[in-house]
Amino acid sequence: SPLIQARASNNTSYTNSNGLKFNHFNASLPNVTLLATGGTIAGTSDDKTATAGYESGALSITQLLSGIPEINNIANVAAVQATNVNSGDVSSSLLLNLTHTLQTTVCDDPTMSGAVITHGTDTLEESAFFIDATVNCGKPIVFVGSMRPSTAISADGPMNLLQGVTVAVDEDAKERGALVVLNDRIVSAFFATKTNANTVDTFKAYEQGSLGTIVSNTPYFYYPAVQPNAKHAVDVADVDSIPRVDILYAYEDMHVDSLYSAVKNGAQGIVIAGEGAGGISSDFGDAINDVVAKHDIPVVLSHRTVNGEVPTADITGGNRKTQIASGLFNPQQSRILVGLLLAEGKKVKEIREVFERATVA
Ligand SMILES: NC(=O)C[C@H](N)C(=O)O
Repeated sequence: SPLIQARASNNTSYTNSNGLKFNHFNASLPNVTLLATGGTIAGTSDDKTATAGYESGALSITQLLSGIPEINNIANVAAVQATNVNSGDVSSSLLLNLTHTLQTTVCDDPTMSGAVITHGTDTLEESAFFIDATVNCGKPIVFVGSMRPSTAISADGPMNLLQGVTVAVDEDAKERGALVVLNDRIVSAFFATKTNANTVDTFKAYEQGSLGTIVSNTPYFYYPAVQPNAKHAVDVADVDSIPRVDILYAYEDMHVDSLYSAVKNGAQGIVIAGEGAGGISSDFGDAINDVVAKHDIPVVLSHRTVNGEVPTADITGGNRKTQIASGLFNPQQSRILVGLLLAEGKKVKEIREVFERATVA
């Protein structure tokens, strides 16, 4: 509307008490911290038709924002370039930094409404699950990414970023945990997974569905705010590193060497992407019993299928008592959760109890 445009043109820059710099500041708009980490949303290619073989994390967040002036009508955005990488290079130490930054610049600052994190989509679900567990002040923390680089015809990044900022300042987005916003969908970070390696319509919570949708930049939530039953919030204020947890993929002829070498190389927890609902060979099951007896580490059985869950009943029989069923968590979510629980100082028994809250039977 003309009124909104008039407001945006009054913008001046402003630096707040946490040192966050707003390039366009309008006192009548809500404030958002934007932490940029790279990915395809910041990717470029010389070829406008390329949706593969482009460079991830090539544009700065300032360059990205300059192409979406509409954001200045929605919120004052303080953009921080946390890193600029392909998401395969995101580490737990970066995630701890993001958590600490979000705590001080968003949660503890009453002038901030929420946050947006731009992220490569490949590992976005891991980072979103981590932040969902570790940042819990009720303000919206919204992950966005894109599947097409910024230079592509019909690049999806600009609209996703605009929608992410809009959701981050939406009253209805509060108290829902971290959110993933891509392709007009709002999905709970706790359940979101990348379902397709290439298409723009990729982030979904298969069984739980999305929380809402966005049309003409207006978010609509289907239900009132609620948090998942199985959620375990973790306080990492005093944590400075996350213990190593390895994921092992199960298959016919899987060799027990992979388990022994993971432990020998320093893994303090193991997650297995099991066959079906946590299936493994009997040899591998014996090796797990051996490793748990010697090292007392958590071994979580998850599933290599895209969907589904591992019920406790499937792995408590006979000689499988040393293992923990992943319940609703896929291998990558299970790995994040085990790492956070170990960082909290939890022992195998307590880790099992957290996972049991996510198991149906
Ligand atoms: N669509 C993407 O963002 C993929 C990219 N390789 C990344 O995860 O950084």
